[in-house]
Amino acid sequence: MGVIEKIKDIEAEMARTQKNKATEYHLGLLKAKLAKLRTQLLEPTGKGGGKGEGFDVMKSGDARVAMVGFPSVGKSTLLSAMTTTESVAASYEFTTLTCIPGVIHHEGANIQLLDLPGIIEGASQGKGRGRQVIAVAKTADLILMMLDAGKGEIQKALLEKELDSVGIRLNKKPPNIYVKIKKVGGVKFTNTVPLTHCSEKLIMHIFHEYKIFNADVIFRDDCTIDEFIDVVEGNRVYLPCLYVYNKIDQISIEEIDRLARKPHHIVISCEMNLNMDYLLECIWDYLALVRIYTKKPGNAPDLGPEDGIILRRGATIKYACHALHRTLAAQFKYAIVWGTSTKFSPQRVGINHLLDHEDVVQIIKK
Ligand SMILES: Nc1nc2c(ncn2[C@@H]2O[C@H](COP(=O)(O)OP(=O)(O)OP(=O)(O)O)[C@@H](O)[C@H]2O)c(=O)[nH]1
Ligand SMILES: [K+]
Ligand SMILES: [Mg+2]
Repeated sequence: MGVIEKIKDIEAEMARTQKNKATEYHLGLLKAKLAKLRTQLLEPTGKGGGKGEGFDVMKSGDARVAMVGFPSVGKSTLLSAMTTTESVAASYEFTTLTCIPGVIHHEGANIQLLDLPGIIEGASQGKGRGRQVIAVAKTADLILMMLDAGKGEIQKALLEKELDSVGIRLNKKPPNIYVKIKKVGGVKFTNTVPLTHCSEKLIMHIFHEYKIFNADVIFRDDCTIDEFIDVVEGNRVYLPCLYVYNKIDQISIEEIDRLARKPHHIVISCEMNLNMDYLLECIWDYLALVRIYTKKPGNAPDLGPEDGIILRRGATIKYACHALHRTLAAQFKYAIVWGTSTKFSPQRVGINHLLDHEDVVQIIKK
């Protein structure tokens, strides 16, 4: 029996099995079996795996954004609208067959935007070019899930299921569970909060399925058994996602309003050029990039359109040093910062000072 049939069998068994106290362990076990099979399916040696022709696009720029969506939702139209790259758009499905990169220039950053073939239900099991698309999506810093506003939320639910089944978790933090596999000593289980979804017994049961007999486990949150399996599998990808509803020129104002109010949702029309500036703002915000300007002693800061360095939110002066020059951090004495990250402007700070977007930094060497 092939892996896909095995997955189907387990899914059918899970659907048949009533959820209650008596079946809890059996269902947990099935979930673990399912997770293992899906991992197997995604291994590069597996049937239909590998990168695929036209999909190994080099990462470039400061961040990568990948568009995933059903055919003909307007992915290529969006790429052509936001970048100087032209990607063929047409009214028939599967117009795009490979990965097409473009570059968005914004706030001095180069953001790589990837147009991809449309994916459909069953993509994770190799339908269409689904596996290749998903492999590229996993390498992105942000997913733009492109949806047809006229088709409601059906597309969203189907795609979320596809991505979830290959270990892509959208807008979620990694579960706060510590697992360390050991050679001896048995399983040591600790929970720092009361657990309402899992018990020590259930966790032992799952470990058994993975043939793990020695490990330290600390639950720091009231996590579910699915989250525990995610941590044990260890290959999950946690990505921010914007749900982009395109073609709002075709739906009512009430429906636009309803969609736009949901979390992580944004409504646009590529063709009518509606809300495109806001989409760019959201992309920037979700990528969590910051632009830091530098200033040489005695000179005015360099504030030109191409100036500055691009870092991630949460970056300190140390990161800025590394981005500027390999040896700068070692020679660092102190820095002077103008901007919103300090109480006074300018202010003298140390190497671990947290930077804000648009701060100006002057580094003083030893
Ligand atoms: N009404 C309307 N049509 C749009 C809009 N954006 C794109 N379209 C049309 O939708 C059709 C599909 O657009 P594409 O850009 O080819 O869609 P795609 O998602 O790249 O499609 P595949 O490559 O086949 O997956 C084209 O006929 C576009 O002109 C929009 O905002 N409003
Ligand atoms: K199309
Ligand atoms: Mg296309």
